[in-house]
Amino acid sequence: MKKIPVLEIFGPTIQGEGMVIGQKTMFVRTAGCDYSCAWCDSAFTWDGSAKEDIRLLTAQEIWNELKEMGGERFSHVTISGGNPALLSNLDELLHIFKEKGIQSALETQGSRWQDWFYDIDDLTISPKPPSSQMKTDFEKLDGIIQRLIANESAFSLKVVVFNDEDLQYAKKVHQRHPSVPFYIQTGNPEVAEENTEKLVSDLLNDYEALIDKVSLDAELNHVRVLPQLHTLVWGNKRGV
Ligand SMILES: C[S@@+](CC[C@H](N)C(=O)[O-])C[C@H]1O[C@@H](n2cnc3c(N)ncnc32)[C@H](O)[C@@H]1O
Ligand SMILES: Nc1nc2[nH]cc(C(=O)O)c2c(=O)[nH]1
Ligand code: SF4
Ligand SMILES: [Mg+2]
Repeated sequence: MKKIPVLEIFGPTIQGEGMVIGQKTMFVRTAGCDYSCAWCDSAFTWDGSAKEDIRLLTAQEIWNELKEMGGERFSHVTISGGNPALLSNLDELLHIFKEKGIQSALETQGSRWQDWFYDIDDLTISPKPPSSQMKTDFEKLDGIIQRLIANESAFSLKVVVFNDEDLQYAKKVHQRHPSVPFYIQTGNPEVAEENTEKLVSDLLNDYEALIDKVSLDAELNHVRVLPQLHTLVWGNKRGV
């Protein structure tokens, strides 16, 4: 049985981002990413700094740990990373979730396809804007989105916005796929800030500025603008 590189299992907490924001959920965070976003708030999954903490677990071992931690107090699990779409063998874990009546969500940037995308209840595709310093392969991204649309999957697009250029990028992604639920999320430029009061105050100001920009834009009438709710509650704390 192929193993899954895991960095964190935590919860229950709430999903702080995107299409099911507020949903009570457990988290499984996998290691490894094909990107290296300039502002990644989970850089420890790919920059080597948490190399020693990576555990190779079977799907069953992950499930056992989720149960140990969450008991009967969860019915939803979110898989994030890193990029969990690098792992072709996540289907086993998703199979266990289905068997146990657990809803699943997954976060990925839309750089890789996996057939098990069809088995995710709430799939978030989060392409990266210019401020990340990553380059979007639009052919690949469009292909992934078209397959999900054809399958009538419940999925959404979410773009993190730090500046005006990012907002233009978000608009471009939205306009290419106008039927897909579209989320614009405030970027956190202070991922190392330990003063939560300062961080939250700055982020709320940024959120307000982003709302103002979207409000003034006639091409962004059908979008949802959200902060990272978990950051407003817990700051940059890990495992929440
Ligand atoms: C850490 S990533 C892991 C999943 C996948 N690699 C991705 O980027 O979609 C989870 C989500 O956090 C967002 N994110 C990462 N760093 C952020 C930051 N500094 N501010 C706001 N959102 C951030 C990403 O854009 C993504 O939507
Ligand atoms: N509460 C909470 N919500 C989240 N939504 C996306 C997260 C992520 O890091 O992928 C995340 C996270 O780390 N914590
Ligand atoms: S794609 Fe996601 S995990 Fe990878 S570097 Fe970017 S934000 Fe971080
Ligand atoms: Mg996060």
